[in-house]
Parts: sequence; C-alpha cells; structure tokens
Amino acid sequence: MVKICCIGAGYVGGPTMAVIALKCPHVEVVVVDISVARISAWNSEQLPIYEPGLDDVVKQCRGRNLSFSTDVHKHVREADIIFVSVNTPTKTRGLGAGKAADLTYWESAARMIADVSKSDKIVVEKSTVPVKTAEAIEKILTHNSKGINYQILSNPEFLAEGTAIEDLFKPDRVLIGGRETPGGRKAVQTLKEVYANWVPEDRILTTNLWSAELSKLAANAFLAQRISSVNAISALCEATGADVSEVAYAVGKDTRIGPKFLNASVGFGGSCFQKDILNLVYICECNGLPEVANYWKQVIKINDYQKTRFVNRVVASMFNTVSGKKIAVLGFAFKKDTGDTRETPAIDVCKGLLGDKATVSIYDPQVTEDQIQRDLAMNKFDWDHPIHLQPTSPTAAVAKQVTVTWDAYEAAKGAHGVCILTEWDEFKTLDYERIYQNMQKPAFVFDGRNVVDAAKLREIGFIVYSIGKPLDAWLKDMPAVA
Ligand SMILES: NC(=O)C1=CN([C@@H]2O[C@H](COP(=O)(O)OP(=O)(O)OC[C@H]3O[C@@H](n4cnc5c(N)ncnc54)[C@H](O)[C@@H]3O)[C@@H](O)[C@H]2O)C=CC1
Ligand SMILES: O=C(O)[C@H]1O[C@H](OP(=O)(O)OP(=O)(O)OC[C@H]2O[C@@H](n3ccc(=O)[nH]c3=O)[C@H](O)[C@@H]2O)[C@H](O)[C@@H](O)[C@@H]1O
Repeated sequence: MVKICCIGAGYVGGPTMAVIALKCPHVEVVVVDISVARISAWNSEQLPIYEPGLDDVVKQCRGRNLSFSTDVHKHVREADIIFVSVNTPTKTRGLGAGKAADLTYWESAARMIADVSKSDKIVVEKSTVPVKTAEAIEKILTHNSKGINYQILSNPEFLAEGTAIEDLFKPDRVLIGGRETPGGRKAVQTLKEVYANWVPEDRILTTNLWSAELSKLAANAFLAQRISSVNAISALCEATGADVSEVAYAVGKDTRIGPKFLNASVGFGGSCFQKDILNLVYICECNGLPEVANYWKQVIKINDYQKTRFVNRVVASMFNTVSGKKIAVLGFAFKKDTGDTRETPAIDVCKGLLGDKATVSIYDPQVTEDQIQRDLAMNKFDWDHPIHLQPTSPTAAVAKQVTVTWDAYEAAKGAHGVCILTEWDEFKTLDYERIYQNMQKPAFVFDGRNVVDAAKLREIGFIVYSIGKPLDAWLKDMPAVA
C-alpha cells in the first residue's frame, strides 16, 4: 500500500488529500500539521474550513484510509510520497519584503523531512512557490541525505475556494513537473498513477520542474489580469454610459477570449492572486526584467484603484462624508461559498469607510465576528503601492466603530447606505422593501458585485450604484474622484 503524507492541513492540503483518499481506497493518506487546533477540527464534526461537499468526502474516508495527525515526524518517516502544502505568504520584512514569497515554512518542512527520513521519498511541492524553489529544496535534502534518495516534483494546485471539491473531482488539468532523469521520470510516473485513478490521462500534463512551478504563477496572473481588465473597463463604462455586463458579454463571445472570469467587481481578493503576482513581479526584477515586472504590477494597481474608487463613490454620493453615518456591509468573505477572508476587498473597503469615520455594521453568513474584528484591526504590509485606506486607529477604536450581525436586516436597520461586497446568493432575494422601510433616507445601495436588480430597487426608492453600469442622476451630480 502506497503511503502518502501531506504536511499542511489548510485550504489546499485538507481537501486535496480527502479527494485522493476517496478516489484511491488502496492508498493510505495522512494529513499532518503543527497546528493542534486545526488537526482537532479536522477530526471533529466541525471541519476547520467551509467548502461545499467537503464534509461528505471527509466522512466517507476518515477512519478508513484518511487521517489527520499532529505526529508529523512519524507520518513523514513512514510515507513514500510527501506532499508539502504549507503556507507561502508574502515576506513582510527583510530582503524582498512586500513582494517575495516567504519560504520559511517550506524550508523548515524540508529540513524536518531530511532530519526524520529513513527511506527514499518523493517530495511534492503542492504549495505555490517561486520558480526554482525545487532546486533549493533539493539542495537542503541532498546535503542532509544520509544516503536517502529524494525526488522532488512540482504539482501545483489549481482549485478555487468554494468549488474545491468540484475542481478536484474534475480538474481542467493536473500538472506534474519533474527532473528529466530516470529517477525523476519514475517519480513523475508514480504520482501520475495516483491521479490516474480518477483523472483522464490526457488531462495529466507532465513538464520539467521549472515549467510546472512557473505555470502556476502565470495561471493566477492571467486570471487576475482578466479581472483587472474588466474592472478597468468598468470605470470607463461609468464615465460613458456603457454597461460593463453588456461589454463583457460581447467581448467574451469571441471564442478566443471566452466568457469566464469577466465579472466586474469591487476588486479581486483571496489569499493567492495578489501574493502570487507580487512573487512574479519580484522574480522578474531579480532576473533583470523590470518592464515585465511593471506589466504585472499594473494588475494589482488597478485592483487597488477599483477598491479605492468604490469607497470614494460611497463617500461622494453621501454629500462627501460618511462621518457618523451607519453603513451596512453585506458580505465580508472574498467570494461566495467560503468563510475565507484573506485579502478580501471588504477589508479595504471597510477600512476606507472607517477612515472617514463611518460606523459599519457587517453581516456575512460564514464569517465570525472575531475574524472580522481581527481583519479590521490588522495592518497591511507597506509596499510600494499602498492602498491609502488603512486605519490609523488600532483594535479598540475599530471595535467601537464596527458591529457584526447575524442577519442582513439587522445590519441595514437605521443605515444610510448598504454596500454589497460578496456575491452570496441570499443577497439577490432579500426583502429590499423591508430593508428600505427601516433605513435613513435617502437610502443608498452600492452593489460591489452586481447582484441586485437595480431597476427594482430604484422602483422601491433606493439610489443604486452598480459597478460599471449607467449612473443614477444623483450619482452623476456627485462625481467620485478616484
Ligand atoms: N487557498 C487556496 O485556494 C489555494 C492555495 N494554494 C497554495 O497552497 C499553499 C497552501 O495554501 P493554504 O492551504 O490556503 O494555506 P493554509 O494557511 O490554509 O494552510 C497551511 C497549513 O500549513 C501548516 N504548516 C505550516 N508550516 C508547517 C510545518 N512546518 N509543518 C506542518 N504544518 C505546517 C499551517 O499550520 C497551516 O495549517 C500556498 O502556497 C498557497 O499559495 C494553491 C491553490 C489554491
Ligand atoms: O492559487 C489559488 O489560490 C487559486 O486562486 C484562484 O482561486 P480563488 O482565489 O479561490 O477564487 P477565484 O474564484 O479565482 O476568485 C478570486 C477573486 O476574484 C474575484 N473575481 C473572480 C472572477 C470574476 O470574474 N470577477 C472577480 O472579481 C472573486 O470574487 C474573488 O475575490 C484561482 O481561481 C485558482 O485556480 C487558484 O488555484
């Protein structure tokens, strides 16, 4: 029986290993983590992450061929294949701060593997890492090898949160990069056989190590670039009377462009797009390619611009001040169907509103009050494109200005304006008549996800702002300058 151990029981490690265990009943899979709380949650009824379909998969295999443990050394020592799926955040200090990937967790995992191993291993990079990381990992392992043979593979993960299980069941592709040596090819084949249990062979791509590593960064950069492109056009739509949904539809009908990932929004969030583009920018700079670095940096600049533009629109519409006004924020997660708030645009928007002294009342069906308060108190690292939306005030002051409710109606009660920042389905079918009755007048809705029927809301009496749509007369009279 092949034994797999995955280091890192997070958003990637947990779901990917659960699916491998489900699809390969003959493989024993153990997910290990240094976080006792996370492992306890994986072993409980309340999994540490919310992901549609995940509970069911875990329930089917936990206790059969899937387990979660904090006994990292034991399971690493016993494994044939070790996936490393630890976090690789942006460095906040020292060389490359604000751009480069922080590989501290990765390096310590690699050193630990070298310390405890007693038999040959295939070590798989599952985390997103800078191109050439495999070379560094190889050096750490081979310099401490004690005669053990290590093969390093790159097998980046392309799942998106909220659809992780679906993405893992039917991936567009699985990418495996390895050394072009007999040992490397054999290791690639071994991993390929694991995926071949459920992924059609023509969807399993094999490349050299550096292509696999770089493809992951490039894929995320391309995806984020599409969003920044449509968001840039959304600003022009508002200025000209064009409708961004119509433009995106017409553009996406070109089969060379395609319809997906062209939804204009308040900005993209999530733990990876910004981090991975910054990482790409840094690698370009280190390789003497400043023009290429600047090209990709622009994707993030437009994303920051979009968030700033949204806040400015809210403030400008309300007579240029939200001081002392109550703003309801519907949705805090970075997208629907997840409780994840990492880099959510809601953080920057709320900070912008709080900076203008608004009181903010937040509702999200999956995010806890504790998480929201922590996110709003946290300072973002300072890089060369600061968002200028950060609070000067620390936790206590933020806590006073922020309330978190468990109901959209409660959040909107007595509010001057409502901002929709996550596209949760339930926001489409709220009783907006009831919301309107309980709000201050004029009552505003700022739809950062284009989920509401603006015409219906206007009939009720709302002044409505939708991203990239023709503006109400009210908004035209109060132009927001980004
Ligand atoms: N979140 C996502 O949707 C996707 C993330 N990725 C990449 O996958 C990697 C992991 O991301 P997430 O799962 O979101 O991170 P995460 O932060 O949810 O999970 C990482 C886990 O690794 C654990 N860890 C760190 N160092 C460790 C060590 N030395 N030994 C044992 N455990 C250790 C942490 O305690 C944490 O639980 C990142 O590189 C990310 O860029 C790739 C595709 C999708
Ligand atoms: O490396 C990663 O972490 C993952 O990053 C993204 O997945 P994820 O961040 O989970 O979610 P997305 O669906 O890509 O959405 C990212 C952000 O873009 C926003 N978005 C997405 C699509 C769109 O048309 N418009 C738009 O504003 C979303 O609301 C969200 O804030 C990629 O889609 C995954 O392929 C990748 O594996």
